[in-house]
Amino acid sequence: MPTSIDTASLEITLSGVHKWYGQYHALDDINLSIAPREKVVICGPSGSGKSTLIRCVNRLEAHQQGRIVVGGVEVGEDERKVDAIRREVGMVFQQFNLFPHLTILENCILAPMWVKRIPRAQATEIAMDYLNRVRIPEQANKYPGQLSGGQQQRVAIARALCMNPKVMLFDEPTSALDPEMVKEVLDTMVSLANEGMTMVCVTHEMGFARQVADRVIFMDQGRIVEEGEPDEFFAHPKTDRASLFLSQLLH
Ligand SMILES: Nc1ncnc2c1ncn2[C@@H]1O[C@H](COP(=O)(O)OP(=O)(O)OP(=O)(O)O)[C@@H](O)[C@H]1O
Repeated sequence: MPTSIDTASLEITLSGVHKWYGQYHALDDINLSIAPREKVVICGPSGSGKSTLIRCVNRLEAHQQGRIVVGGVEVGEDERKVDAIRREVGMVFQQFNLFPHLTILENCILAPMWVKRIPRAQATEIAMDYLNRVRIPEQANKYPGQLSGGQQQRVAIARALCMNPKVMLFDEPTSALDPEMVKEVLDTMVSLANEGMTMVCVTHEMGFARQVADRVIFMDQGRIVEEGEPDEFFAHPKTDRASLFLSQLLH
């Protein structure tokens, strides 16, 4: 199996994936293929395994059984392969995870300089371009603590994009934000989707799912219980569990 990623047609495939935390069966036989440029939204009740699933894709969590292949490279114990995958797969977390002691610009140029060996001047140019695109170039020399939550999350998105990823994973990117800041982050994600980025988003933002998702995946108790196009899933959920979840979300 290769260590270099086929970025032109980067596909993500999970086959028969299982994950246990001790005795707890967190992922139970996950089978899923995500095509290049596809937008997938994963939803489901708390504790259903959504975060675990996307964290296994870039080996922030290790699965114990089954296969995960990203752009032709298998996710496993080989660190060179994991590094190759992480270079192509950006991730944005609920809690932003910016370095508090570095400025916004320094947060954005760190990985391109140290991981991709891009010279500082070029990394700065790339970072300023992305900070412009998320509409906060004027914050470049501030520290994360001086920004609102919505601004910090847009920095986190810009920082991930500075690595020129082929796929972006989002783990509940708006759930730590005040309501008035959710829209600015979702708008950034929508424009990214419109540019053709392959995206896997764990979110309960159903408006976003309707607007951009090609497919919604519903998880419960570590399993994919249901999947389908957003309009169909929201209007006619096939399982009682999905119906119950959606009705709770609406009330
Ligand atoms: N590091 C860990 N050690 C032990 N158990 C864990 C760990 N991480 C997650 N779990 C458990 O695995 C299950 C799935 O967690 P996960 O975070 O993937 O769910 P989730 O669907 O993303 O939930 P939420 O919507 O609340 O974030 C939960 O029961 C959780 O308590």
